[in-house]
Amino acid sequence: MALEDSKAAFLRIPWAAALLNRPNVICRVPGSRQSKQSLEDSLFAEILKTSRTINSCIAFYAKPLDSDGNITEVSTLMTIGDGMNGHPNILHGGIVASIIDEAMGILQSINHERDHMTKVGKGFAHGESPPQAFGSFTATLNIKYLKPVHTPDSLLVTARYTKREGRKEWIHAEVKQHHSHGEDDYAPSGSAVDSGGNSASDSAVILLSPAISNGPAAEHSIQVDRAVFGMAGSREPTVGSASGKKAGFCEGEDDFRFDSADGLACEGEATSEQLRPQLMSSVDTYMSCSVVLLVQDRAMRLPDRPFVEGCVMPSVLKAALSFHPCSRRCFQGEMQCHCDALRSVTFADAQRQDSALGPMGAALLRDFWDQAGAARWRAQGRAKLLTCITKACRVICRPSTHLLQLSTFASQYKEFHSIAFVMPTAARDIPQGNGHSDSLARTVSNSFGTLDLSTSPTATFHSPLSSYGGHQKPSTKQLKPFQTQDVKVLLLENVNKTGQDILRKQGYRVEALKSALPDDQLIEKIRDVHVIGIRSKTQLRANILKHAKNLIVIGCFCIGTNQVDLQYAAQNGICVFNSPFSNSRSVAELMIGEIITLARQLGDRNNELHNGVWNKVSAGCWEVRGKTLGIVGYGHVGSQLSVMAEAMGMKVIFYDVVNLMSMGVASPVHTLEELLRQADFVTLHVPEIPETMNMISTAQFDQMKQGAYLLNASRGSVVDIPALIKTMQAGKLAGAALDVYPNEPGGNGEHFTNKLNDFTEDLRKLKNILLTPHIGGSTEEAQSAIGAEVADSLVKYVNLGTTSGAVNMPEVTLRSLTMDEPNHVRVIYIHKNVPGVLRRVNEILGDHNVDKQMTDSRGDVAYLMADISSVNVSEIKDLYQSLEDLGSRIRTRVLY
Ligand SMILES: NC(=O)C1=CN([C@@H]2O[C@H](COP(=O)(O)OP(=O)(O)OC[C@H]3O[C@@H](n4cnc5c(N)ncnc54)[C@H](O)[C@@H]3O)[C@@H](O)[C@H]2O)C=CC1
Ligand SMILES: O=C(O)C(=O)COP(=O)(O)O
Repeated sequence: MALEDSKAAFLRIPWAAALLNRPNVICRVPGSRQSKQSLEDSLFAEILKTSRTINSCIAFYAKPLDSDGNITEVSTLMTIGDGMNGHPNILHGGIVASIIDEAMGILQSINHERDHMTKVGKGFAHGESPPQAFGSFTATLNIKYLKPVHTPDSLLVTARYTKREGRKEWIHAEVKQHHSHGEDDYAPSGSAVDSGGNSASDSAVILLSPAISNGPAAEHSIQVDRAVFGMAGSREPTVGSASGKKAGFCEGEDDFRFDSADGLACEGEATSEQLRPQLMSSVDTYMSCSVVLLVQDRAMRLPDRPFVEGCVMPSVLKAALSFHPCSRRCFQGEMQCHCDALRSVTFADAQRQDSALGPMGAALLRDFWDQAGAARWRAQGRAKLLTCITKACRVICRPSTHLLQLSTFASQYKEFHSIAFVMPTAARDIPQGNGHSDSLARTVSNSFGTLDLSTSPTATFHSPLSSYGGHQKPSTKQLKPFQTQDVKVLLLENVNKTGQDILRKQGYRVEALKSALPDDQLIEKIRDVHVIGIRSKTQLRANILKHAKNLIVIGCFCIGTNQVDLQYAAQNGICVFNSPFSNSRSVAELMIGEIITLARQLGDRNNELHNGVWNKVSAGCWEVRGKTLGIVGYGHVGSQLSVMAEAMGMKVIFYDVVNLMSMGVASPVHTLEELLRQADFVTLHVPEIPETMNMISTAQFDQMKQGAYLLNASRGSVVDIPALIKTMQAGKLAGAALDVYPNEPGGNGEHFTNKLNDFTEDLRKLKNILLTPHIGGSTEEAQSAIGAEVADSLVKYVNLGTTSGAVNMPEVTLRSLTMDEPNHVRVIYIHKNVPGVLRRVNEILGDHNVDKQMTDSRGDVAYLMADISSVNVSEIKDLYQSLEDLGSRIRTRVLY
């Protein structure tokens, strides 16, 4: 695009022109992130330099004018330029995510400069703003965005962003595309469903707005042509407006407002019955919109409002969905999406909701919310939010690349408290089993079909939902990195057979050993394997990993990942997976057993009788009913334990560094000391991190009650065991249970001596102390579930390059390629997260047709995945080599 054309393109847009002419407007361009005073020069020069839309996204904002340096005005991202496939004005789905990400960077930059200007204003600083340390901002920036206007031949992205405590707190992003172009669009013209890259649409509007109520009344200006939005959970009144031809816009339970002539308007507390007619009247809008994405704010934070906690827009949505053609799927999606929030919904709540759903929805809900179902969902309640989002999008919106992109994008913003509800509405996107092959199906591997819904939320997403046409024949193309029999897998520490079988079924060469290996043997073995599976004993530090030249992925068949140098692995392109909660229940149950065992001194009585000694005593033996259990670390294990302990009549208090919702009537306390002073039993369920090293030592024992008990099933480093021994010898504690130790043997045998840890003999001599060999997670159920979950992650990573659930890499996923795409290859490029890489990569990929692309970063490592078409096998080598030659390269993989 010539400079003049580019300029003209911007100036044709009235609001852009108005902006450009404002004296106090600053323009930023990606990459440079520098303030540019000479607006036009920088703006157009930058556009000229780039050939990809992603690089011609521009942010404007108005310089602060008031003395406080507040930026209260505009931040708008606009992009005009070449689309991915040479179509001007068409934005590749994957690029949308990149642009939004870029927007985040830009807005961070604005924030930074705002701080600097404030300092300048106060005389604390002068000159240009210094280099920025992203991620360290503490101020909250409210940026109102321009009212998006219809800008033909352009794509408009607006983004809102605030930051608090250095974390991305919320983002509102809106993406509009106008006009459908293109011979090679895969989606039907006029549909927003982007089946692979390049369709544009006249109705795709995607709104994410999870924390709209976090501050004083926020403003929305939303122009929609055909879309329905919903938000729930707003506490503070939110001013909303929508305009457009046909639009529905609903806000939280308690503040529905709508200013559109054609739209849906609700005031105050609206019931589903009240809403139904209004929804019916906007049914055209509803049915024709392509995407409805609803995000609930703070679902888990509103304990006084269980109704809200259970559902996104319960009344609105359920009424709406009950007449929507996709409702069955939607309901299922909603259930899945809301496993996180559901835990606080009582069965009675669920039943009450049934009445609003119509017969089909009610039946479905009952399925999910029977007593067992409720327990199951609650058990899974700690499922990571982002996993939910990703999975929900994948299951429900698999035809929509946009949403897949967004799901990953959303996953960056950990502050999303609850779940996106996503609904594709174009019926043709979801074949109804009419023999038409579902070229978009996501069956990635045979191994996933065997998983059952109940063990892990992950599994639910591996198993196609029945309503999703599991009977349809997927024509998914199995990508292969290389001959699968060449994929070498080393499994250590007796990884469960379920996991082994999944890997073997893929044709991988699997060697499974029962125990961990000493370092020298490990180094030898790890040299040529592509995949390694370990449990908690195998230490994979840099000194070992540096020998693993072929290693692409590590599977921790356990929860803890402290045994792996995650950063080193990421920086060397090695992805790490674990199983976040499949053994949590087993650990919690062990704790229950131990609490009673300690209270009744069962360990000692049992030993005595084994030695022939009858010793019937009641002194110092207690019921646990009414006693206080103090849980340190209220995560997956801690919260499970909380529920069970209350069922035994214990009073539960907990301490966690994160503000978490209580289970049952458990109460959070503000400090560890507070917990230690109150608790009769103290259990530790924190990860091994620097902050938790020896977190229970002499000072903490001093704070504990006389005659209290300590239980540790987290990591051996968390308790100062010599100090524990002294405390017990002094008679301060009545008992203790340890499942974990600073040093643990790699295999079974007579290892529990002072050679292992020099305090072992003293420990063994103590009275009423339960010593177990790290068996918290050692149950058949847990090991089998972990085996399946981690093996599946490994297969998906090896075969498809998807990183969902990775603990050290950004989570990136793309739908599978299909048999209709024989000349497609998938390029995976793990690279250093530095400016300019995407441009160079896209230059290389740009010789081919880039079908879809997604990229994301985590710390200083970024992960890019792209499917490109029309590639001859003979070209792959060159492609690979060109990417390898880039300075930013960490690892390149090409799957075909
Ligand atoms: N004994 C065994 O066989 C098993 C041991 N584990 C260990 O238990 C640990 C906990 O497991 P999950 O509950 O699944 O982990 P989780 O990650 O779900 O929960 C850990 C909780 O600890 C909190 N936390 C972190 N630092 C803290 C601090 N300084 N003070 C208070 N709270 C803090 C976190 O905010 C989080 O809520 C794991 O990291 C693992 O090391 C896990 C499974 C089996
Ligand atoms: O899952 C964990 O973190 C555990 O501590 C259990 O480890 P394991 O698989 O029994 O070696």
